[in-house]
Amino acid sequence: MTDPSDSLSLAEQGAKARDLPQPPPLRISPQTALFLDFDGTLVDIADHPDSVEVAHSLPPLIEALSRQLEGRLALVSGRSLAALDALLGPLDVAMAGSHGGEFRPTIGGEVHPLADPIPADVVDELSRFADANGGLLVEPKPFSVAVHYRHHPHARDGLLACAQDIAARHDLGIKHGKQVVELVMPGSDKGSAVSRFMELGDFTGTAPLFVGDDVTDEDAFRAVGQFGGNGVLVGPLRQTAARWRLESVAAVHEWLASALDGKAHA
Ligand SMILES: O=P(O)(O)OC[C@H]1O[C@H](O[C@H]2O[C@H](CO)[C@@H](O)[C@H](O)[C@H]2O)[C@H](O)[C@@H](O)[C@@H]1O
Repeated sequence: MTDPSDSLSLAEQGAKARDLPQPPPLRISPQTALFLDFDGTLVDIADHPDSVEVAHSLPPLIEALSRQLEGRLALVSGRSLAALDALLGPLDVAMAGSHGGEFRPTIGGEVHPLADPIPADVVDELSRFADANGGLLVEPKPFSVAVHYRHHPHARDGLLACAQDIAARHDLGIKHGKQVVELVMPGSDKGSAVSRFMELGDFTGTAPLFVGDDVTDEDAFRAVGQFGGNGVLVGPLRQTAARWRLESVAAVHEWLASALDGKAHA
């Protein structure tokens, strides 16, 4: 079953639009900074958050690019940093997790919270909804909590209503990603994370690129625009603030790897 959150295609919205062009080849230059989303961008979407397949070539590719960019690369994900570390191994690259709630500019470095931790009673309340509706997957993170309805599509509207009610009572943000509804602490969004990275010496003065697939990446597409950069949408065309589009995760890998052609990977 197709869920609107999987692909808000322009065709579905009855809108007419020209496709976005492919991005130009990625160039390693002092003006280049690169922000990368994870799910749907670097790994294909899977049935369960733990089932994603990380290509063997991906961790060395990310590290090599980060080295070539002299640290001007960061992963910016809705996942927790712990989940990213578990999937990718200990990568020597900057990261923001939990939609920007967790901010770690260097590997092994201190995690700087951009928000307060999510209250435990919010997780409890969503867990009760999940249990009462067939056992939806609840994914608590330090600064957000995600409830996945991929295997329970009938629960989507009820989940959204429940999440909106909790968000209003606790003054939380709400994100509707790919068959997932998330409550986040105010201040947790990928645009804020990008802006925070752009204050760091390595990133300042660059024209940053953000590569992402989901509606939750739109904050980041707008943020890089404010620094003279551009967004790259991954997947089907939809309404977006991105300037360019790559068709698939495989196309992202190819585009990234081509920047290293002729350069040493190690
Ligand atoms: O910002 P991202 O790195 O794209 O993370 C967004 C969410 O990704 C994960 O959920 C999504 O991917 C799962 C695995 O493919 C899929 O089963 C799920 O339906 C998707 O919503 C992750 O579990 C979430 O915590 C992230 O916020």
